[in-house]
This record gives sequence, structure tokens and C-alpha cells, in this order.
Amino acid sequence: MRPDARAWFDHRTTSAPSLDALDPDALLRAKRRGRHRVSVVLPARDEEATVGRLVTDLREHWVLRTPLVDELLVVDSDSTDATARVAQAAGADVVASADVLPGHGTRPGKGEALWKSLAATTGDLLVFLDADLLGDVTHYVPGLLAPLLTEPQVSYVKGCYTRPLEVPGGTVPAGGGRVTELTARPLLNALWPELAGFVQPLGGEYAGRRSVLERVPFVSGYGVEVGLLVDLLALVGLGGLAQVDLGVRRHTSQSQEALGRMAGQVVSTVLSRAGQGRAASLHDGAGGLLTQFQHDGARFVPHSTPVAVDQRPPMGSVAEYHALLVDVVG
Ligand SMILES: O=c1ccn([C@@H]2O[C@H](COP(=O)(O)OP(=O)(O)O)[C@@H](O)[C@H]2O)c(=O)[nH]1
Ligand SMILES: O=C(O)[C@@H](COP(=O)(O)O)O[C@H]1O[C@H](CO)[C@@H](O)[C@H](O)[C@H]1O
Repeated sequence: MRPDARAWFDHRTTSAPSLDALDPDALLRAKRRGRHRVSVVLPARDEEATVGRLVTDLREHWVLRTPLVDELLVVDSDSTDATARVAQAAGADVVASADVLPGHGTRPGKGEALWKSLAATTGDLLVFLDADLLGDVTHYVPGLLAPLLTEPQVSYVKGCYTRPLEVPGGTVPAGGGRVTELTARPLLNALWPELAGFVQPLGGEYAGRRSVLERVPFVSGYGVEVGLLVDLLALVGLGGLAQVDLGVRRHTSQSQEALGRMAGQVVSTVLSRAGQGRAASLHDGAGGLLTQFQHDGARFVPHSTPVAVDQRPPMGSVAEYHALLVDVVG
């Protein structure tokens, strides 16, 4: 690791692997001193099996018992199941991604749901959590908020964790984070070695100040995490970024083929940021596609998926957004 990345890793990595490592009451005092308002956002597509328990736990701990959180929003991202109903029944606010800023249409993807969440929330601090998390993750919220509440120069905090992979019949220790290990980490290390200290650059749990999140684009699909990391590095510098060790992260995982498509979106996003305009422009025609192959018993059958970058502009550049914002404290 380069000296700057190592220095950042040593200085900006904190640890909150469980509630025992945190003092929620002290964080609540810091929140009140800073006159902060906190929004927790869960982007969710077809997460009826997990979103209800997650919302119940988070609401019980951080809305009702210790009011660190002022707003708990599930963004329903084109779900075809009962995600919205389950989330609402558990006490979350729920909005359909397609219903936010309708004048700007709707696009598929996690990043779209996250971009829209900026226009559907009012907190000056935002916490993003995946809606397919398994196990007790209530400490993730104070863990992610702590650097933002105690370090004014920190604007964006990524969670990091070990990632066992749930497979039929058991768990592969540290088997998770496949796109991270096989795609994002090598590319980031090669192109932005100052980011090499991030343990989980693609992790779906992170928190940030609205004042910076509204100044960067949001890649509409699965490239959103790597896009935010690279764009926020450029905006606030390494000193404005932090990470917190949240212990273990378990989630419902996807097939290798689905992760291949996710990797394609991550690669497209990296190339779009790495000034590889020529490579990206080469993909304008037949490119921008990821071709994968399935064998039908007789032959390989190719099938291609669009992975070209599609993104939204900084929310701060959207006129309607400012009209939507109520007085955001802090
Ligand atoms: O179009 C999408 C795809 C995913 N997600 C959500 O984004 C999070 C991470 O997505 P996923 O679980 O598919 O990715 P993985 O964690 O398996 O890498 C989950 O809460 C999904 O419900 C979403 O809101 N819209
Ligand atoms: O980190 C990764 O390699 C991928 C896939 O994780 P798994 O191999 O399914 O544990 O998961 C992350 O990547 C996505 C793209 O950035 C994020 O949107 C997900 O929240 C995150 O789980």
C-alpha cells in the first residue's frame, strides 16, 4: 500500500463491531450539539423477506429508544413483491423510486434509488444500508454516524466488515465481496492507489453529509458505490473520507452470472472516471455490453447485457430539488 493510503488506513479506520464499542447516548448528545438531522435510507428491490425485520430493529433502536434517526425511508426500487407493504407495516416511510422527481422520469437500478432518496429525505446526514442484510446490524447506524458526528472534516464514511458467503448448505468464510475482490479492488489499486486502504470499496453500507452527496453524480446501477468513492475522493480528498469496521456483514447473495453483470457496471464506471474516454467511446457502438455464455446442452449461447454507464447529475443541480428541501438543520 502506498504511504498515503497506509497513513489514511491507520488514521481514518475506526472500529465499531458491536454496540459494546459505541456510546449511543454520547452520539445523541453530539447530534443535538451539531443540530443534525439524520435520514436512514434502504434501497430495496424485491426484499420482502428481509426488509421488515431490518426496519423493525432499526426503528426500535434508533427512532424509538435512542432517537439518533429522524427519518427511516425505504426506497422501493421497482419491486415486484410485497417489499413496500412489508416495509410500511414495519414502520418505515416508503416511496417508490419512480414517484420521486417524476419530471425526471425513472431508471432501473440501485443508484437511481439512492439518487432519488436525496430528494425524498431531509436529513443533513444520510445513512445508506442494503435491505437484504441478515443478522443483527443495528450497530451499523451509530457506527457509520460516529465519524460524521465527531470529525467535522469527515464527509463520507464507508462500512467495512468480513463477508462470509451464504451458500446452499452453509457459509464460506470471507467468500463474499466477489466483485470487490475480483474487479473493484484490483482496478482501484491500479488507478487510484490512494484508495487502497478501503477494505470494502463496494460495501452497501455508508453514510455522508448531504452537502457533499448533492454535489456528485449518482451512477444509476451497481456502479454507484465505486462512482461515489472516486468522485468523493476528487471532491473532498482522502482526508474527507473514513471507514469503520462494523464486524461481520451477511446478506442474501446473487449468482455468479448476476455478479458478472454487476462487475460490468463497475468496470464501465471505473473506465468513465479513469479518463478512458477512448475506451468508453469505443464502447459507444457494439460496446457498452457484457456478453456472457450459457450452455444449452449442445452449444454455448451468448447473451449480452448493457453495462454502459448511465448516471444522474448532482442533485444540487436539479431545480426542483431545492424547492423540495424543507429547512434542513445543520
Ligand atoms: O435495481 C436495484 C438493485 C438492487 N437494489 C437494492 O440494493 C441493495 C444491494 O443490491 P443487491 O443485494 O442486489 O446487491 P448485492 O448486495 O448482492 O451485491 C439491496 O438492498 C437491493 O434491494 C435496488 O434498490 N435496486
Ligand atoms: O462487494 C461485492 O463484491 C458485491 C457482491 O457481494 P457478494 O459476493 O454477493 O457478497 O456486493 C456489493 O457490491 C454492490 C456494487 O457496488 C453494492 O451495491 C452492494 O451493496 C454490495 O453488497
